[in-house]
Amino acid sequence: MAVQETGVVEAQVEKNEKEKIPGTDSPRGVLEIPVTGTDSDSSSGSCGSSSSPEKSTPQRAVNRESGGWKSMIDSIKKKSVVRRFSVIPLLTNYELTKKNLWKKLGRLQIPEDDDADDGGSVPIVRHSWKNFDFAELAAATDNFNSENLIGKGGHAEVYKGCLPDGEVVAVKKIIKNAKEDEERISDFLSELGIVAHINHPNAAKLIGFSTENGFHLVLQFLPHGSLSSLLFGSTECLEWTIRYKIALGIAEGLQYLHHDCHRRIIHRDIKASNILLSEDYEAQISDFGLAKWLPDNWSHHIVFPIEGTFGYLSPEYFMHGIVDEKTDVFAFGVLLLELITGRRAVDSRRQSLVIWAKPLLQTSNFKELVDPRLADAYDLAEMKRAMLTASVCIHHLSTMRPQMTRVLQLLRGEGGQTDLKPKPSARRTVILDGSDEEYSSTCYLKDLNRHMQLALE
Ligand SMILES: Nc1ncnc2c1ncn2[C@@H]1O[C@H](COP(=O)(O)OP(=O)(O)OP(=O)(O)O)[C@@H](O)[C@H]1O
Repeated sequence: MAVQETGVVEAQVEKNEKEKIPGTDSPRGVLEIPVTGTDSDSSSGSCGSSSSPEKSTPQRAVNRESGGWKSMIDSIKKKSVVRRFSVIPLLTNYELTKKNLWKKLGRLQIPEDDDADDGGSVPIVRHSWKNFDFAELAAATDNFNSENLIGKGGHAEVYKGCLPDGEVVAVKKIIKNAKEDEERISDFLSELGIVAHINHPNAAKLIGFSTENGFHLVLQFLPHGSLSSLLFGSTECLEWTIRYKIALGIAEGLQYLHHDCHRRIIHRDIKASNILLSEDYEAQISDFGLAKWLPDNWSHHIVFPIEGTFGYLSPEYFMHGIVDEKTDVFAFGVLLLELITGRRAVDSRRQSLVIWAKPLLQTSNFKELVDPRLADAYDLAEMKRAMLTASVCIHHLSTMRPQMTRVLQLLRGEGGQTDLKPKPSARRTVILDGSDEEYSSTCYLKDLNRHMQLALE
């Protein structure tokens, strides 16, 4: 998909990108935290707090991790044909020395709190990650038996497994596809770097990893699988109370990633197949393969190539590659529409849910919008709030979309619903061809149609 260069983007980012200001290299994962200080610099990459973390020296910490990061990095280094840190993208000009790697990986360690961090010489390790041997994963999954295959995406096969202590896990095996080894390694490190830092009930939980015979993430197993299979792949109708609970869970997870996490994390691929469901239908945001973190002093990030899933892509992203929190807000709006209507983001006739739903939302056409399988079995107030929230989240102008904190309030019916007009944003992302206002909803729908045809041809 081509990126048009006509959009005027915020000066700060252009400046950073032109001048390559230290500390503003565009990061993809937490492992890619640009080095701004000396070798003793050690700002933490933590997003959450681990349970009762212990202080230890880096060496002690690694030993406790059954092989730990050192063996992972050593094995990655062996696999990589390059000896430079460029295996982790955008950190070119940076030698892949053991010392530097230690520093980067030190940032995967979770401090008790920021104040307790003494500047990095004493990083603190979360206990629970494990560096698995391949044999352990093979035993857990019965040699990656196809009967244990529970999911397959563009980049990975996911197997159900059982560890010797009885814990049921999901083993995500990164598959070889068109990507070069180097790119797969960096994708893996990027996903690992992010997933290892997040700590929230509505986001994926990392149990461990393995870099033997390929790359593997070991994650908590979610018994109900993906929202996609539940909503679209089952003959049973998913009841509204569950749909509403799922919507709230995803919104809370996104609020955490965008605002409450130590780093601003943009997921970039929010969609029904990336939402997993626990026994009691608690939603977990999974698949951080495309996720990016944004430094605080960046308004947004410009990416190429544009990756993600058609039907969920915001206009400023699919037209200009602009990524910020509002990218996820838009996708969340589409997901809400899927929950309300029971229709896919893009259906088998290649019709966009957003294009179909927009006029119906404007006229509050419940009869047409609400999933017919629900009949009248839904709470009207919740449904109204979900529709209102969806309609503001899918606004074609990113500045008109609310932040996730406000999205949650809208969904819960808190904070009044009168101030839907956006406040001037500190992080104004996109100015399209001179004026936001000139870029009307009609233009957007035309663009969307055009891009859809191009993408699906
Ligand atoms: N922890 C888990 N528990 C249960 N099922 C899971 C788990 N993780 C993944 N799956 C299943 O595997 C599928 C593929 O996983 P995932 O989305 O992580 O793969 P991917 O190749 O990165 O996907 P994509 O093509 O979106 O990049 C999911 O849609 C889900 O059905």
